[in-house]
Amino acid sequence: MNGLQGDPTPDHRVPPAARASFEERLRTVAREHYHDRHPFNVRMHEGELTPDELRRWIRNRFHYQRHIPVKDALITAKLGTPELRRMWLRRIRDHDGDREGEGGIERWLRLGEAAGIDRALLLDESGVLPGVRLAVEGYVNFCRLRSPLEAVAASLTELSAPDIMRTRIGAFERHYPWIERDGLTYFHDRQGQGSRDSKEALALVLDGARTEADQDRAVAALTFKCEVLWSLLDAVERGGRPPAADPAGAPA
Ligand SMILES: O=C(O)c1cc(C(=O)O)c2c(n1)C(=O)C(=O)c1cc(C(=O)O)[nH]c1-2
Repeated sequence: MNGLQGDPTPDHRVPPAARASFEERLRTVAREHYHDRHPFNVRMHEGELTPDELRRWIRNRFHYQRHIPVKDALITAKLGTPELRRMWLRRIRDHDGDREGEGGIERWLRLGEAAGIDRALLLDESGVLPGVRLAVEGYVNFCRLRSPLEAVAASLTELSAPDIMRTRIGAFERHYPWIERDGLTYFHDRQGQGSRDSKEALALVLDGARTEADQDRAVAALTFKCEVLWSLLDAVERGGRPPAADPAGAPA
């Protein structure tokens, strides 16, 4: 079944052998452009971040986390079959939970508390840096405006996510013992969710990209997403203070 694309004209159809090289192109981008190589993540994994830097990362990454189900709702609305929508709805439930007090967003709030950040501070977003806001908005709008194939391909950074979760858990346990262990549940849970999600999304993209032009668009989408994650960390690394809130009310 192919839920992402219409049928191509026969002369544009990609031969089966090209599927393997397409998969390799995607895996190469997900490996070589991934944010595990960003200097901020390298310092995190080597235990070199100060408590303030780690807290800045947790506060700013929360802005990304809370927008994941928003972009997944935009993708769900583009999917053409009940089977595909059920599959993608599960991602929203992973983050939002089935009831109050459950789900990935709640677990990220607990990570914040384990690192000494009040949940009210995370929720009010006062620590979110402008570059982080832009990166997240870029990703959400990409999923809003592009084809389902490109939006699903952009999620394939998750091919590399389980590895970075493993590295991060080890680094937090070894180097940042002041963060309570209970706070790491988010990362533990994402290992299984990320490998399941990326496996499903990869199959959809491999089936859905029926022409060379589709394949190029999918690779470009994944490259863009790597840049989103990279830009987010650039902003966190630079730090600084977010602009003071506009008393008249800045856009949310
Ligand atoms: O901490 C990370 O390094 C990291 C990376 C990614 C990713 O690779 O996109 C995601 C997550 N975490 C994550 O927690 C998450 O829920 C998630 C969803 C998605 C996505 O694009 O659908 N990526 C990621």
